Amino acid sequence: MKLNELVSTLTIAEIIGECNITITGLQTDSRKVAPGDLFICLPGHTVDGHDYAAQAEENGAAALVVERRLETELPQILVKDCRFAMAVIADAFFGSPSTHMNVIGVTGTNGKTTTTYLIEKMMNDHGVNTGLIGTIQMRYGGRTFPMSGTTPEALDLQRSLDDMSANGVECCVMEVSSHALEQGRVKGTDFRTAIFTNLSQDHLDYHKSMEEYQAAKGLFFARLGNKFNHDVKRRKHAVLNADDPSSAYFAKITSAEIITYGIDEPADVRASNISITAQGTYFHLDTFRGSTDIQLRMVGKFNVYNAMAAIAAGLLEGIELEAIKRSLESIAGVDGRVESVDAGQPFAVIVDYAHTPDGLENVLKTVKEFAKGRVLTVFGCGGDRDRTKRPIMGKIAAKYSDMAIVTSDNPRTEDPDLILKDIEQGLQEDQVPENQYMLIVDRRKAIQKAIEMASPDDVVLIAGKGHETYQIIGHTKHDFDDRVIAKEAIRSMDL
Ligand SMILES: CC(=O)N[C@H]1[C@@H](OP(=O)(O)OP(=O)(O)OC[C@H]2O[C@@H](n3ccc(=O)[nH]c3=O)[C@H](O)[C@@H]2O)O[C@H](CO)[C@@H](O)[C@@H]1O[C@H](C)C(=O)N[C@@H](C)C(=O)N[C@H](CCC(=O)O)C(=O)O
Ligand SMILES: Nc1ncnc2c1ncn2[C@@H]1O[C@H](COP(=O)(O)OP(=O)(O)OP(=O)(O)O)[C@@H](O)[C@H]1O
Ligand SMILES: N[C@H](CCC[C@H](N)C(=O)O)C(=O)O
Ligand SMILES: [Mg+2]
Repeated sequence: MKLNELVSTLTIAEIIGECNITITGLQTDSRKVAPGDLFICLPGHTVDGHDYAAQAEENGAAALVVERRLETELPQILVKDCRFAMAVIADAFFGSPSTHMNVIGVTGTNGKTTTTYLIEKMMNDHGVNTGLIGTIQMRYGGRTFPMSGTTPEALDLQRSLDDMSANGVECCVMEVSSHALEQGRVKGTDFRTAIFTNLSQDHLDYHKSMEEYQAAKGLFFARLGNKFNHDVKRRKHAVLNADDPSSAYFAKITSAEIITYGIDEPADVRASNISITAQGTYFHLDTFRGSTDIQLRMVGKFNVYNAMAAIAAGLLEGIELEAIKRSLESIAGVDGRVESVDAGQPFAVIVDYAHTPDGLENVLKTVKEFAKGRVLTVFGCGGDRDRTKRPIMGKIAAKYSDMAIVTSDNPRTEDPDLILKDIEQGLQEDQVPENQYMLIVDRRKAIQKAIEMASPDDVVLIAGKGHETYQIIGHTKHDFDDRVIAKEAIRSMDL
């Protein structure tokens, strides 16, 4: 594709050099540049891509996208924001793949992965070839691809959407993180439906305040609208959680049609008579397309919210309520979300991905509802992430557990002992007696301890890492799977 065509819809500050040249690929990593590529210089959080332009040139880059003029013979497209420019260029390069399918995005602090899985199942059952992008994996057409984060960079995203489209995918359901919105990773992506799950504290290392965090999520809804959209077949919808106070803000800034779901507040899709057992969750459902009763195999009131968000999306896609019910009732659960580990032990072991204060509180409340014995919680907090959530999570773990075993999550480049101390600060503030918690920095030992301590009817909750099959210490990923370690610990006990 010609460079001048590629940048034709971009707001450009200056074009330096010849633009009537052919671009054969796009690249943001100088080490991976192939001859003919357009190298986009991203100012990163660690290094600045502009400093690698010379290496990109050596590797055969045909031109550069820059935020400041560089000393080079290569043509340069000078823009205000390279990340945003990348999204527009990638969309153009791959022929706007999102407009060839129906893209449904899910944002919110918790519940994104779960909700996308429910929608994927419903859509596939309905005969719509559906792709999925999110924290656990990307999958479509019977193939799965590993993910390094939740929402891919714009370049990878558009490439993936293009490949999905080439493979007959008609609908893509994807998680949209606040980092992605802030960094413009989904700019250029034409979402038909934007879903909001909830907003609670997380990522305050990145967003600095809850207002900023909410504003980042708001970008999703502000950019989604029908104001300039006269295509009735592609009407935009915002699916909002009526029980979450942030929804009022999103409703105000979007011109999309709004569908609400909730339990406490009046809503278009509303659940009542909720009952939760260790086997599943029952609720009555009233919607704008009729009423029914649903028996989820997933536990927790929070999963009623996730299910309702998915139901609203399904109804908007024209799926019959009874078909939606059948799909939802057939799902056993999502990998690493309230997942039972069973190696024949006389107590319950549950692995869950709760890694925020709200997530931890929700899962613990759920566990408490059906625990006949004590609740023993093993949890930690990730390094190089929001530090302010640590003492809060400590307080929550102690409040709902008989024993809180504080351990490492993914320490990354932080000192694991200091992360544990941050968590302990919350326990001390709440004057939790020292016989109700312990600090065991080695996660394997912490899991073993909980299992050794468990008596029949107790519940051991291992929170924070869910589906993850690794532990990141420093910059290294070590093999580590809470479910495997728990099973090994149970088997070694000779029960
Ligand atoms: C804070 C953040 O979002 N960081 C992302 C960012 O990293 P960065 O800004 O540090 O990049 P950098 O390493 O400084 O590099 C800058 C540029 O120089 C280039 N470079 C670098 C070295 C070289 O030799 N040559 C070269 O060209 C790089 O390719 C890059 O284009 O750009 C990288 C490459 O695109 C991402 O991998 C990285 O995500 C990191 C790994 C990350 O941890 N992100 C998390 C916080 C994240 O985005 N999480 C959300 C989920 C949150 C949720 O739970 O809701 C997600 O969507 O995944
Ligand atoms: N609707 C919800 N409200 C509150 N907590 C939830 C909700 N859904 C799930 N959780 C809790 O949060 C954890 C993570 O759920 P899930 O993976 O679906 O969220 P996510 O938004 O995709 O997370 P991430 O931001 O890491 O991608 C679950 O293991 C559960 O403990
Ligand atoms: N998407 C979240 C996942 C956190 C998972 C937890 N295990 C951790 O490493 O902190 C993040 O990157 O903050
Ligand atoms: Mg997720």
